[in-house]
Amino acid sequence: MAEMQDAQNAKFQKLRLQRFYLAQLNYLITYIVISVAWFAGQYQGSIWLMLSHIGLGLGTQSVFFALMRSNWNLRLNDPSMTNAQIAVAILLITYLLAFAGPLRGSLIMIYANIMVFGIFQLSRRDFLIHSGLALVCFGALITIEQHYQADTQRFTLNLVEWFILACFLAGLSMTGSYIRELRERLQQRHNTLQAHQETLRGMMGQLQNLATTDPLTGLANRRHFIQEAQRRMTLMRPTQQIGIALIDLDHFKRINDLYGHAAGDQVLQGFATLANSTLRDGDLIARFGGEEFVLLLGNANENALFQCVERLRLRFAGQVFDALPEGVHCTFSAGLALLQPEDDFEACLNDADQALYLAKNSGRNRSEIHQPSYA
Ligand SMILES: Nc1nc2c(ncn2[C@@H]2O[C@H](COP(=O)(O)OP(=O)(O)OP(=O)(O)O)[C@@H](O)[C@H]2O)c(=O)[nH]1
Repeated sequence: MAEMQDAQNAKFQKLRLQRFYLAQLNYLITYIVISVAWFAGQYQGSIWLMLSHIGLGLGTQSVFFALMRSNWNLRLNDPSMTNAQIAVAILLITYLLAFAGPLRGSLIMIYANIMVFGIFQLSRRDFLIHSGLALVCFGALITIEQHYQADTQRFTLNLVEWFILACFLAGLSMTGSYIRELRERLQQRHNTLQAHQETLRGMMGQLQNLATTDPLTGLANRRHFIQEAQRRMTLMRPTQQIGIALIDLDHFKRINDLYGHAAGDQVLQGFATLANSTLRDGDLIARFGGEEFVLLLGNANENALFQCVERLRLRFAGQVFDALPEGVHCTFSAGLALLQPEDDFEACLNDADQALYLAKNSGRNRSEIHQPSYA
């Protein structure tokens, strides 16, 4: 869970950095514009003043970069620092416009360009606040200028520029917040789809479980056993053998008849629990049907298979069941066969069945291994 959260954070942090680099490209373009203006003699200040714009840009952006690279921004409510970055950019542009002279009219739209960066992040309120900040900054600039220069014609032009800027920013705020709403709606749909996917995955898991498990004992069912056995056969090494044991509870009809079907069910469940606790991880036990079970031992030889089934048989014979009167025990008989890579699986099951038949006929409560001479 924590790892998933870390991966998610890293992904978002990467996106934030990408957006930051894109903003730096815009800063770079602005630096070029300032330099060109200076070379063309349109910048109204010394070279040091002109360089101070670039210096301030680089300085403030280095701080944002350091905050992101050190992951310090993750401590903030808004780790993208969009509001702070936009506010800083507005202040820097206002400082630039103060010396832009006749170029101011064309450079003023950089305010709008800055806002575009907030389109996916900023709420309508944020957009209005930043638009307000830009208008206040630009308004203060032209008011101070008018105070010191008292040029009415130029002040009128500045006021018209301020008005045009206000109109554009209002339009941008509406569009921006609409785009953000759309994005949120898309995000919601995405979340709903993901939740549906999770539910479907859970249901698929349940269906898979139902299709492969015997409901009474919780063991694998016949279909799953056969599929799994055939899959394991395809993975067998040439010298490897798989052990198969067909296990059939003895006189089980009597248990049902004498103590009831529920008692019979308890015995079947008890056998399943015992088998699960007796067998090793790679072994597979399944309910083949009724009171018949089948066991698969990977990488077995005759001796190992026999020992394993005998261990289970002796434990089962000693098992006490609440539903049965004291002293009443259940037993099983088992038919064992070994499966080689080149063998036919159905034929092997048949061999085990013949061995089981022999075990039943030899008095029950015993294991018999199939001998080729039976055939
Ligand atoms: N309680 C219960 N009994 C079941 C279930 N499935 C099958 N049986 C019973 O298992 C019994 C199997 O009886 P038989 O096939 O005659 O075999 P048996 O009495 O065990 O005799 P042998 O196999 O010859 O030792 C039948 O009475 C079935 O009704 C089940 O899910 N629950």
